[in-house]
Amino acid sequence: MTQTTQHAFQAEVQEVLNLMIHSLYSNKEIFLRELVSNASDACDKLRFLSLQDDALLEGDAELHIDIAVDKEKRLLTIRDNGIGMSRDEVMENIGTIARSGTKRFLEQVKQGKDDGNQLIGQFGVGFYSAFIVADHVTVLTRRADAEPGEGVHWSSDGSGEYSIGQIDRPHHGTEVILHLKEDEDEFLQDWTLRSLVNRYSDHIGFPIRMLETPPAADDDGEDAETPAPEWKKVNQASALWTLPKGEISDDDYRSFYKHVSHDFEDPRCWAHNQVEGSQNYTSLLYLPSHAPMDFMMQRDEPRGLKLYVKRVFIMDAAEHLLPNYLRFMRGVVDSDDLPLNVSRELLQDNPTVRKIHAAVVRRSLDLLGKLANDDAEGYQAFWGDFGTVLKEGIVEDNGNRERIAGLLRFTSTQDPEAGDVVSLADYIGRAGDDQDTIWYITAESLAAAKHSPHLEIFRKKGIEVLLMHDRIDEWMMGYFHEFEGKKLRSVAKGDVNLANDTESAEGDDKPEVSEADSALLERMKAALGESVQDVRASQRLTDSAACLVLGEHDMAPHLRRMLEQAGQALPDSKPVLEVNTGHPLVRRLADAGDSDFEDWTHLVHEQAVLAEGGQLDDPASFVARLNRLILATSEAA
Ligand SMILES: Nc1ncnc2c1ncn2[C@@H]1O[C@H](COP(=O)(O)OP(=O)(O)OP(=O)(O)O)[C@@H](O)[C@H]1O
Repeated sequence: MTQTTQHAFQAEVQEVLNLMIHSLYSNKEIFLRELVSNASDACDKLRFLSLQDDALLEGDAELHIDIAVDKEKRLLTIRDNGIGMSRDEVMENIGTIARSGTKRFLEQVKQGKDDGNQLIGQFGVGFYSAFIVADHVTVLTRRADAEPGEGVHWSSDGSGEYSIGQIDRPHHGTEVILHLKEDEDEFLQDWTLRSLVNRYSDHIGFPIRMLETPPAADDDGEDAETPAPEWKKVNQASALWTLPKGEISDDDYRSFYKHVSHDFEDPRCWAHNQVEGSQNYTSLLYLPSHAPMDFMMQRDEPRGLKLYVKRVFIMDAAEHLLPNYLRFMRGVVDSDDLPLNVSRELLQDNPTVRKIHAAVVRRSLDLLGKLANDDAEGYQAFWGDFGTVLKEGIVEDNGNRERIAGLLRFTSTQDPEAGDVVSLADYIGRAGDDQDTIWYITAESLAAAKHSPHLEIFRKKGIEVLLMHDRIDEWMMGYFHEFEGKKLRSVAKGDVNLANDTESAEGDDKPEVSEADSALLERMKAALGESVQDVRASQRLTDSAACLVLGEHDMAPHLRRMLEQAGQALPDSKPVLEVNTGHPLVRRLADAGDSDFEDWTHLVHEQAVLAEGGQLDDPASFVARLNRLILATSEAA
């Protein structure tokens, strides 16, 4: 070996290592899955590159992963003949540079009560899990396109530093040698290792081999030789998705999911489809049980499915196979129709990919629909984790809007405490045939939605209203106007005519406005000037004095505020002030003298702004006005 150099681990890497070394993991054995998974990825990469240049295989086309044990020295070795790493790659991948995942992993562990156990692997810290069971780790590796003299030796005990040097390494690929801690003897046992491979890595696409001593041919001869151990395959080594469905057990599906997704938990459900005909492809789609801790941050991060072509791994996170709003799905697509040299650019505009994409969407929505039907509790859990993401589909996927809409769940006035449990089908079922509108309100919070004055008439008439309080809802509803022939309308926008929505035909519900009230409304409008578009008598209010109503296509105030805060310039739009002419405050206003009239009118308007969660343009004037009126009222009393 040429001279080795010492390097300090990057601080965050060291923190991860400390966690591995000092925390008590209930599931130590996952280190083997992580290392075998890395080895399998390395074999995948080499197989892919060798399609262009088979010299990279250096005459060794049988890609495989070996697990070897040296009981005396307490060594466990995981060796692959995959792509290998250069010195720079070793430093980058397992040493100096903290990858974004490492940082986030730590943040999540620090924030949560989780000891990190569930998180390993989700954040690209898989390799470091070796230090859960090892007090010293050595990596010997050489890239398949490097000279034999350019091998790399890396070693560390996980505390502060690692050493790196150059070695001769006749064969490409990587060898990870774990020196096991004193109390980790079980991982030196042949049967433990076999059963772990069996459990976690049975269906990765490459043979995992262990040494096996064949039985002696004949043991009665004195000098019968003990046969030499031979490398024997200990896993199925058949890509799971290629097997007939009848031959795959649920446990097989679950363990393969863990390999594909690096998730520690079982998947919630899956769909496996083998399509033959004008198109030939297989998809194996999984719905995770829970969102990864940092899931919502991942909108711009790699997403998608693993793409294989004719059983050859082509790429991770093939985003063209999966729309953004299904980015929580995991899995594999294997196509017989794509060329092996397909690139990301080629995928972008490829008719075969478009068809697979459409089918993946269909299958994913089917899977969710089935979950909703068969397992209400499971579906609620899914909705809690990924519902907001699925809603993006209403905007992004016109063609599947109705299907996605069927999967949405809302809170409603029926039982606001029950949470998001109401489907549109539930709503329609309860509403009855007479009601031709699905009513909803969007607001900044559930409390704001629940207490909105806009709901008053709906409460009085017993009409259910969906209470939408997710940030995305107002944006979503801008694209979503009809479901199964029923209109979707906001209770806070446009005219409300409930004549068609109640069994008791009450005419067109237009309030009788006396001449005196008309004059009052005109006066109020004049007093409010530019702040409102109009002042009119309300059909919505039964208890409150006033509320603000938007035009049918106007943006809800909370979304407007959010966008304005983000610096977006929006066209001006003014609300209408609707007034409950029977309300005592309004009656009081009618009796007010000229000097008080303006104050009372502004107060009614300002109340309406506050009631929908808005901010006053001039809070100080509001306070002064309020005080004037309180004092005047108490003096009069
Ligand atoms: N056996 C190996 N052969 C070649 N490269 C490897 C091998 N093991 C690890 N690496 C490299 O080191 C990187 C870091 O590995 P690590 O297991 O920590 O994270 P990861 O596999 O990228 O992420 P995740 O575990 O979330 O999939 C890998 O991405 C790969 O580039």
